[in-house]
Amino acid sequence: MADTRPALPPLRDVIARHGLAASKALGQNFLLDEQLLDRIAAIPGPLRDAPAFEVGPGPGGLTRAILRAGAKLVAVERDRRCLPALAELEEAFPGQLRVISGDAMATDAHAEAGDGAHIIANLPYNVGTPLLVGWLSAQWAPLPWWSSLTLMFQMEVAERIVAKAGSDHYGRLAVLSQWRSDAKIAMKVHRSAFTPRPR
Ligand SMILES: C[S@@+](CC[C@H](N)C(=O)[O-])C[C@H]1O[C@@H](n2cnc3c(N)ncnc32)[C@H](O)[C@@H]1O
Repeated sequence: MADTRPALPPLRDVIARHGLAASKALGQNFLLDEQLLDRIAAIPGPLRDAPAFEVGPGPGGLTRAILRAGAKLVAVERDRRCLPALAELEEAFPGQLRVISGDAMATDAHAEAGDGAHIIANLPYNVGTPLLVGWLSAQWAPLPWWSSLTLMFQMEVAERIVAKAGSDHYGRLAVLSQWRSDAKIAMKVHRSAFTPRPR
């Protein structure tokens, strides 16, 4: 069957054209390998016409993969420099993407993305844990309003989320995550996949 998905420029070109030099303060480590991004977007299962919510689309790598999977996506990005690149994706996937310019910490994901949304994000390291705690707690809406959480963290945070009782990493985050969800490490991504490469 012919591939009817829009042809998009390589992410490296998007970053260069829009001057998106990574900001450490905003926790920016971009993923550029489209095959890897498609594998991440496949983790929640079929997304065709499903509501989805992404934090920190940045230049739009994971965003493209979620859109290619057919989701109806709301994405919130704090870095205004990324907005023109994301506007190009809004055009390439008509009616599928709505970008919110703002802080995910102050965004009501339930109100924006709706019941049953799949939350998918390569999270900025500085707000990843508080965002997870918010989605797992009854902070925004009766639980669980979301269908799934597919979230990329640094390995040490992922280990704290899935830690078993009695292990060194076991604590509040493990208790909350495992109470509210069936928490698993779905995939490990080597630091060499990120631009810039994190320490
Ligand atoms: C680790 S990068 C991921 C970028 C892109 N999704 C990817 O996978 O290549 C984190 C993104 O979150 C954005 N960000 C940081 N803090 C944020 C916040 N409080 N609210 C929304 N976006 C934020 C950054 O600007 C950056 O684009």
